[in-house]
Amino acid sequence: SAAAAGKQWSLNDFEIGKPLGRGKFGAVYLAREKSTHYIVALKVLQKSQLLKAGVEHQLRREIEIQSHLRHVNILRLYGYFFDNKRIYLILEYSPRGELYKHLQAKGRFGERQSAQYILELSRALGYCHTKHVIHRDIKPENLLIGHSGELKIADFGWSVHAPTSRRNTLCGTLDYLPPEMVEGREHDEQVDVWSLGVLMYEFLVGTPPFEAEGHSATYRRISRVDLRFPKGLSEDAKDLIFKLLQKDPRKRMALDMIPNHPWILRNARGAQ
Ligand SMILES: Cn1ncc2ncnc(NCCc3cnc(NC(=O)Nc4cccc(C(F)(F)F)c4)s3)c21
Repeated sequence: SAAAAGKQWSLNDFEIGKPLGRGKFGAVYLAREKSTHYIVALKVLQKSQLLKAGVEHQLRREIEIQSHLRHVNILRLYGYFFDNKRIYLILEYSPRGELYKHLQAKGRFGERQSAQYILELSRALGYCHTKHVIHRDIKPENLLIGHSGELKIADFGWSVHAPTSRRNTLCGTLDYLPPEMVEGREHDEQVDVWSLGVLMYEFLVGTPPFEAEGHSATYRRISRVDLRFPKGLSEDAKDLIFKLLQKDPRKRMALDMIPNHPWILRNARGAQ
């Protein structure tokens, strides 16, 4: 709310509940704002670790970018505060937790669940792109599920305004990155369209398309778009994945065309 945005928050305003998850830079807790009993998620980041990793500018950018985004499929960042050792992010609480845990538990999602998530993701990313915001880190670990089962994109720690070229070294998995990013070239909003294709494949198959042993093997498979479909994928699913995983960013399917694709129309509710 507007009031929340302006107010100076402190830890004393919250009762801290159970841990919701652990990240590289800190943990997330369920929390309740004392005066309103409003439930939030509180991410606690250690200043020393952020400084050591040289990512404090990315955090400032995340807070700036997130404060202007309002969409049902984007997790809200209501505000932040800090004390001498830590920075706290006041986040929308997503009751059904992390999508990757549901994917791990089920192995893979059916066509209807996958199409619903891809449709919601295309709407959230389309909204970001109208503001020239690219997320750049779309992967199952950064997706949460709301109380009605709706998908929420979280963690804009790698988001930027397009176009851009990366300065920080990539760490973690390359699986969701497009050729232009793994090759260190300039990139724009189309990187998120590529990641959507990687996610769609992983939702339906259970593993990302270019998975390999080690960075260099994964790099090679991404750069060559070494895409192999297992048996059992429907033709229209393969068609949409192929249209998203194009090496040339200009050839990738436009996000606003996704709701009209036959696979989405056949499987997702709410597609026009
Ligand atoms: C697990 N879980 N279960 C339910 C639930 N409900 C809400 N949230 C959860 N989890 C938190 C999800 C996040 C949202 N935004 C984030 N943002 C971030 O972590 N930013 C960030 C961190 C470290 C460094 C940098 C920097 F500097 F590199 F930019 C940026 S994390 C929940």
